[in-house]
Amino acid sequence: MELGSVVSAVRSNRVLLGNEVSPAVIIIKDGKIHQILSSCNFTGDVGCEVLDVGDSVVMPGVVDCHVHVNEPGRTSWEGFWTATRAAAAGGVTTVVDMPLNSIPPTTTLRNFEEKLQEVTGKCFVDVAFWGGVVPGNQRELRPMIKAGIAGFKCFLIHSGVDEFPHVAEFDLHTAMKQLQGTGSVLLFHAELDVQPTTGNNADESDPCQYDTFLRSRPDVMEVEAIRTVAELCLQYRVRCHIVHLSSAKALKLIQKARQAGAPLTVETTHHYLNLCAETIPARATQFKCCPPIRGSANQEQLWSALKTGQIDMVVSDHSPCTPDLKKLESGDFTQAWGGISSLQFGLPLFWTSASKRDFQLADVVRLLSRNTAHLSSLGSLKGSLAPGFDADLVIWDPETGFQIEEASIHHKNKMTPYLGSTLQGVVRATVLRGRLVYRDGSFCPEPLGKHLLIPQRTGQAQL
Ligand SMILES: NC(=O)NC(NC(N)=O)C(=O)[O-]
Ligand SMILES: [Zn+2]
Ligand SMILES: [Zn+2]
Repeated sequence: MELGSVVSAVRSNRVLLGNEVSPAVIIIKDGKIHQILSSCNFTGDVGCEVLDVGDSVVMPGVVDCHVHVNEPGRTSWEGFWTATRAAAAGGVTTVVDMPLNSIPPTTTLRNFEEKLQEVTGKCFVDVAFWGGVVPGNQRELRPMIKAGIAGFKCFLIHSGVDEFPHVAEFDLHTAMKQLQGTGSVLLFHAELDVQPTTGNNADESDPCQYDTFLRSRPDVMEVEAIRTVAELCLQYRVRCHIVHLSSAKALKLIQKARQAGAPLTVETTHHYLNLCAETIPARATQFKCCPPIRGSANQEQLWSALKTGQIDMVVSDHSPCTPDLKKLESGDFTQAWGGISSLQFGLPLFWTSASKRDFQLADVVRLLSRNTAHLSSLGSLKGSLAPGFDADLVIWDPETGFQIEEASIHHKNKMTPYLGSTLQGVVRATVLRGRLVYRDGSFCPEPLGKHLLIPQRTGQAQL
């Protein structure tokens, strides 16, 4: 079967249906899952050509709802062409683009329209969009919702780029009022600039040691930010979401707010689940991101919270830059760009560590596809294998190992802390709305992805 061709049916001995893995045939019509025939009612002839993938696992494509594509404006960092190829190679069939670090940022209707124009003809997977809440743009929020934005991100601390200023409490109240009744969601970069209480004098510490950076952004910065978010969420009952949770110390607060009825969700990232502060070498600025990667005991608490459902989903927070900005030569953590690249490797990264902790394939779908689709208001279209859903499939071999080498990375900038790592889980093929877009290292020549505009809704969509 050629790349780009229409797939009418996929057969595998291991299709993930609900919590079970079983032999099945997925029948596809007009890009949607039409019917799923399990082994008991599969007669062997379904009346069309069948893509038989043998023992490879078939699951819904990954929905990565935290990706910085940076186009237009910072395409030397990343762009839709390269990011969505990396996504397709990693079994990611939907990417939700962050409103920064593109220039202009997605903070006005006009800027959103500019972004949509840029996307056209460059995407190998589907793309939806987050907007941004910045001081003074509250009147833009509803027009952007009407135009199909999935929701908004804001920062409570400097964002890393000057065109995307962080908000103060006053801005949050005005934004919340605009969002009330729209069904939209506000995403928080939850770090607050609180002064460290212990004697961390950054001036005297070695900026090339990871610990210097770690101590400059202690847990309390996340905890205090999340306290503010929880209060706002309870007050306005607008959907709120905490992006890239790093500190397990904030979990109690989140749990308490939810128990009190706050429509609050939370994600963590592959790097907080796979990398540990204790083993980050001096000068290794490819490990820098905000909030910082913390210690191994904290990491195990994040894993437990994923198991119990206290953390709802896992994303990449793919945020690349050019090599000079990572300051690899000086190795200065305080000057380097904060952001880690991993879009292509989310699925095997997660599976390599999750399978050791007794997570099942159904957990992978819940955390990487279904809940991320729901957060992005794509829950009735993406993230599930069921009739009526888009036929977005990842076909992969979870037991097969591979090593991450520069030559096989499709992100624009190849720098990643995972270079040389050996992971479990090879993506064999990716199907996007019933078309074969990736197989064994090759792509469909034509980008078949489209942009996804979210229909306006009212009320609260919960996970
Ligand atoms: N400007 C950024 O891309 N920031 C991102 N940077 C990280 N996570 O280090 C983020 O999501 O906050
Ligand atoms: Zn952030
Ligand atoms: Zn981010």
